[in-house]
This record gives sequence, structure tokens and C-alpha cells, in this order.
Amino acid sequence: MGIESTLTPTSFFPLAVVVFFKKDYEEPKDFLLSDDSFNWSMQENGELKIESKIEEIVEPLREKIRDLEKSFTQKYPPVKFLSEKDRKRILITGGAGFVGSHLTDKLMMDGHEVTVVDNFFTGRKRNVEHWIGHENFELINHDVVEPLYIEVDQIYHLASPASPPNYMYNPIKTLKTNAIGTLNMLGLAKRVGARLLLASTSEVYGDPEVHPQSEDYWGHVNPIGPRACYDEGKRVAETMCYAYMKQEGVEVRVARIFNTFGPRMHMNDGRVVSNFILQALQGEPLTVYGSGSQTRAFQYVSDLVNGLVALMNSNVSSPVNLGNPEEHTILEFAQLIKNLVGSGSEIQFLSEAQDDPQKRKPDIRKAKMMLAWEPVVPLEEGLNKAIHYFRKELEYQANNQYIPKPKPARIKKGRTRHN
Ligand SMILES: O=c1ccn([C@@H]2O[C@H](COP(=O)(O)OP(=O)(O)O[C@H]3OC[C@@H](O)[C@H](O)[C@H]3O)[C@@H](O)[C@H]2O)c(=O)[nH]1
Repeated sequence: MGIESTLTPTSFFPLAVVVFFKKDYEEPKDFLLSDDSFNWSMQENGELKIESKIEEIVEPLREKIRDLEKSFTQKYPPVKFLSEKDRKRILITGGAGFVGSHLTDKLMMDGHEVTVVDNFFTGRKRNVEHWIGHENFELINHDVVEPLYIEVDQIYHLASPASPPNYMYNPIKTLKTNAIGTLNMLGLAKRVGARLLLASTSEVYGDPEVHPQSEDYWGHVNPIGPRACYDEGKRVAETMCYAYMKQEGVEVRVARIFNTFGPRMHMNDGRVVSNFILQALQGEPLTVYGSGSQTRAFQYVSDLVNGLVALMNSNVSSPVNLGNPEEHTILEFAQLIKNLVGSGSEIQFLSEAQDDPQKRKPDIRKAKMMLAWEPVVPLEEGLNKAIHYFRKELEYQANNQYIPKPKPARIKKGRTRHN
């Protein structure tokens, strides 16, 4: 069926559209308009009559758009249904980061309403994009250094850079995030009557003189060293939590998180696990700082997430260590990653990092007893998952590099181009 129209000088808009269409959209060929697309005739009154077949041409295009829209229908990971009574409104600050995004997944899949707040300094939209558009999910680009006014039942306060190169990059900002950011979140918790869980760190123990570290150890931190912005920032954040608890009755939970690794760590994170895996995968030397005799104990991210949720929903308001007590030297760790990757990389010894804690291992008896929690993912299994993730990331990076197309040579009118 053709559309019939009468052209007057002011009714050339459809033609303009057609001209644009012809000029800019030459593919696919079946939709090309040509003079055959119109029936031209002169009417008795002298006006030009055009019967267009645009509708016939446009309909297949509409069909294609409908198909595309169908294919875009978002498929979300499965989400449990929770009754109004059990469903909580949960805020996760730093929810687009490495740990925050895994916590987001768990709480979403458990059926809660999750609001993620992130300033995307180290967090990435990509980490939570699979929830965008879901009715239980909201993503807010916001820096916790500024106050936030929303209604929530629980706050997981994770916002802060966590890797030493990231938190040392802008020490003043790290201090503000941990001090002012925590103050703002505690203020919010007080105002709306929410419970707040602070993601604290094993770094509050500094370079510990007690081994393994239990929660009653006060720590050994250099208050003016390069790590102080984070260590002292988290220590003051803990202090604020207990001041708000005692003075204002805010319900607080404090998780002291030990070294954690897993998928979604940033390629430029700079912590030892991501560095060693990426170096081993690319055949580059594994960079060991110092002699490699310093120790760490690494937990897989899903264990941590389960611990955080168990702590939030427990009645334990004092600090709790969350970590895997399996301790290794950094050199052993380099060797293990090299073997798991099957890499021929060398091990390169670089100078020691200033104030680097020499021994670290959590005492997790409190978490075991009070939360019935302990890590369950064996180190090698977790590392293999992380290796798989970083392998994919490297492939993704290689496939998505922007390679500019060579521009066709411009030929000036009236001149012949010679090769
Ligand atoms: O390429 C590297 C990176 C790091 N290292 C060493 O590996 C050890 C671990 O370093 P990481 O940077 O992974 O992490 P750190 O233990 O120093 O700090 C971490 O502590 C606990 C968390 O709160 C934080 O994620 C982070 O601050 C350190 O001894 C470091 O010097 C290397 O030998 N080579």
C-alpha cells in the first residue's frame, strides 16, 4: 500500500529525510530508496502528486527493530523472592568495586533491594552492569565524602581504595574517604536507624608484633608512614563507629578484612595476587618486593562475602577478623602461581616496600565461634578461578583495543593521484 501525499513547497520534509537516508545509510541494500520508490504525477490543478512506497520499505525496518528490542531484553541472574517482612533495603558503598560487586551479587540474589554507591575511582560499572535495570537494584554515582540522604535498613560501608598503590596515590583523599566518608555514613545510619557494617582491615594491626593477630591486639602502626593514610584512616573509622554506638545507639559491625583475591580485581590493582598472575600469564618476571620472606594469608572473595553477611546479621558488635589463616611467604606464593599458570617467568627481586608488614595471619577463632563462619575455598581452587578471570581479561583487552582504520586518501578534484 502506498501513502498518498500532495506536495506543496512547505511539505518537502519527507524528501529531506529520504535524501539523508540515501546519503548516510547505504547498507543494507534492500532498504535503499530510489526514484522507483515514488510514483510521480501531475494533477489537473497543476500540483505535483506523489505516491510513495515508503511504508512498504520501512515496514521491514520496523520488523528488524522489534527483533533487536526483543534480543536486548535483559536477563538477570536468578533472584529469590523475599516477603516484604524479610526484604531489606541495603546500601553498599563501594558496591561497584572488587569486593563490593560480589557482595551486591549475593544480596541481590538473596532477594534484597540493593543500592550501590560508588565514585568509580577504583570501582567499575562493568562489575555490576548485569543488574542495571533490575527493579531491586539502583546504582548511584556518588562520593561518600559528600552526605547522602536515602532510606535504608542496612549499610555495608566498603568505599575506599584498598590496594597500597591506590590508597597511596592520593593520601589526603584516602583519609577523607575513610574519615569524612565514614562520618557521613554513620550520620545516615543514625538518621534512618540503619545498622552499619564497616569494612575495616588487617592493616589496623600495622606491622604486627603479635602473631597470628587476634581482635584484642591493638596493633603497631607508623602514624606518619606511607601506609598511614589507610591504616590510620581505618583505625579512626573504627573509633567513629564505636563513638556513634556508645553516644547515639547506632548498631555497628566491624569486619577486619585480611588479604582477599578473586575475579573482578582490577588489572592495575597492584596487589600481589593480580600482579603475579598477570605477570605469569604474560611471561614477564614476577616482581617480589624485598626478600619474599614476608608472609600473608589469602582468602577467596566468596568466603569473605559470606563472612560479611553473617557478621551483619549477627549480634556481634565488636570487631571480627575475616580471613583465611593459611599462611605463605610471598616467595612461596610466587612459585605457586607460576606453577598453576604453567609459566616460564623468572622471579625478580625488587627493593622492599617501606613499612611492609613482615608477618600477617588472622586468628579467626572469634568468627568461627560467634558467626559459625570459616573459609571453605582452598587456595589453589581460588587461584585457578582468578587465573581464568585474568586470562579472559587479557583476551578482552586484546580484542577491544582501538585500532584506527586507515583513512582513504582524499583526491582533490581535477587532479590525478599517482601512486
Ligand atoms: O608485585 C608485588 C606486590 C606486592 N608484593 C608484596 O606482597 C605482599 C602483599 O602485598 P599486597 O599489596 O597484596 O597487600 P598488603 O598485604 O600489603 O596490603 C593489603 O592488606 C590487606 C588489605 O586491607 C588491603 O587489600 C591491602 O592494603 C607485600 O609484602 C608486598 O610487598 C610483592 O612482593 N610484589
